[in-house]
Amino acid sequence: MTKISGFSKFSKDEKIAWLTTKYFDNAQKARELLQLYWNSDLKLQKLHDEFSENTISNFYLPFGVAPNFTINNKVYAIPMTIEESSVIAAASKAAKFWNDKGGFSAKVIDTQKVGQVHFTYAGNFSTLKDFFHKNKAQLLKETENITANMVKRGGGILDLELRDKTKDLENYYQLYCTFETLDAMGANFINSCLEQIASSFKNLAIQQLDDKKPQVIMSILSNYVPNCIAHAEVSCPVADLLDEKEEAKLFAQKFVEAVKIAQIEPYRAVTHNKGIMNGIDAVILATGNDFRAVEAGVHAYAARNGQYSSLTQASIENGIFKFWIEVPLALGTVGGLTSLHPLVKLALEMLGKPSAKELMQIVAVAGLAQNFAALKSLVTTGIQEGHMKMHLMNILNQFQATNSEKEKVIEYFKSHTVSHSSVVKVLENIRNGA
Ligand SMILES: CC(C)(COP(=O)([O-])OP(=O)([O-])OC[C@H]1O[C@@H](n2cnc3c(N)ncnc32)[C@H](O)[C@@H]1OP(=O)([O-])[O-])[C@@H](O)C(=O)NCCC(=O)NCCSC(=O)C[C@@](C)(O)CC(=O)[O-]
Ligand SMILES: NC(=O)C1=CN([C@@H]2O[C@H](COP(=O)(O)OP(=O)(O)OC[C@H]3O[C@@H](n4cnc5c(N)ncnc54)[C@H](O)[C@@H]3O)[C@@H](O)[C@H]2O)C=CC1
Repeated sequence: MTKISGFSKFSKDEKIAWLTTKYFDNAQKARELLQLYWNSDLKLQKLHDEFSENTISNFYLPFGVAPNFTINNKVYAIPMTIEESSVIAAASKAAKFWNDKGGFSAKVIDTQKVGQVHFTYAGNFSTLKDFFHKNKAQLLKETENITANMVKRGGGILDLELRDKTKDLENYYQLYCTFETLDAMGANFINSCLEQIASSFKNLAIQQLDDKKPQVIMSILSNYVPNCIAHAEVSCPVADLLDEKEEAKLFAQKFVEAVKIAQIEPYRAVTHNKGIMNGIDAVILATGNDFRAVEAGVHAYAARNGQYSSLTQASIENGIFKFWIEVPLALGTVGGLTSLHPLVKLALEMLGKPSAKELMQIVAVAGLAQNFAALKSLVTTGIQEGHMKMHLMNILNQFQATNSEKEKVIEYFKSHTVSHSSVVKVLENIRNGA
């Protein structure tokens, strides 16, 4: 292992020279590969270099599109950034399936974000409570420089509460703050407000509290946003689900049962929700949003009742099949990367420059569509048939198949089931002239 001090101060070329000579058998080859992924437009490359730190190259992910999504009677082509085969095909197929059944309907239930100033206090709670209530207006007033523009737009700080958490951790309290950040995800805005509140809180405590002073531990937004929720759903008569009536009935029953299993069985729920996140993450990435924040918040929400469970629900009532999702999504269509990354700008334009609320609905629909496609496959053909059909190209590329080999293998698997070993065998046979 090689250690270095001052690496961050090196130029990009120096970083690459150091790295490739220390860590690679063939430094020249490694450098060439990194350079192969540089953009020839120097300005564009510099933009990407500056998104994060110690950048040495770009890492491509496929940028695709799932067309034909009817959401609240508007038709969208949804941009999706994802490396996994069959996800975009599945979303597209689900979109097409629901098109002639009225499409998807979606709404935003709430948009409240949360942030906390975490602190300890060894004194009397009633003293602290009095101090907080006496100073609450002042604490909020001192954030006005930061919140002025957000307030003008109709957002800002919604409320500030003192929360006693000493039952869970000795001397632990919070200033629990709720926010409306409109079209911004709001992390930076919220953190700036919280740090100001914490600083005012400390100063006022020094002036007004006697011997026992609160000790601020940290001030940070929460990525758990159970009150920032989008709802999406589809429904249709059971008989419309498949061409044949009895098959449609069986399909609907198995589908609802599959969702119920994911509601009560965490092993299944995690995979079920992973399928939902295939759709959600792909749109989050394409629109330059923070997928780590969304992932963390979604999974916490899925466990909100004490056991990890399905994010979707399904029912059959009076012959109507209904399938829906409720999902926490703190998204932005301004701020972050949204106006910086050219492909993110393009993705947002493709969606008709949505507000954050509209984007929440689109993302929830993408998650629901993905889950519909996966469950439809799971309770009928099994997942491998469609997934491996799409994965075929990855296997062929892994074995450096030529175009003519690819054509032959694809033709063969039009009438055979794809598996890794069967692809390898067919390719071997072609190469051996069999
Ligand atoms: C894979 C399909 C769509 C094939 O389905 P198919 O019936 O073979 O597709 P098709 O060739 O008849 O085409 C029908 C439509 O599907 C779409 N489609 C079809 N092929 C393509 C393609 N190449 N590129 C783009 N779109 C495609 C497209 O919309 C197309 O319409 P068209 O464009 O022709 O008018 C289907 O089998 C399916 O939906 N499977 C589910 C796949 C899936 O969920 N993949 C996710 C990865 S597995 C996983 O990670 C999660 C999981 C499954 O574990 C979650 C869970 O357990 O719940
Ligand atoms: N735990 C987490 O999730 C953390 C995430 N982050 C990062 O923070 C970034 C997001 O923070 P933001 O504050 O959203 O971005 P940002 O710092 O780019 O600010 C967006 C700003 O846009 C302005 N704005 C213009 N028009 C607006 C409108 N219509 N509605 C709302 N605001 C409008 C506001 O001044 C707002 O503060 C992401 O890149 C995220 O990865 C940063 C720290 C922690």
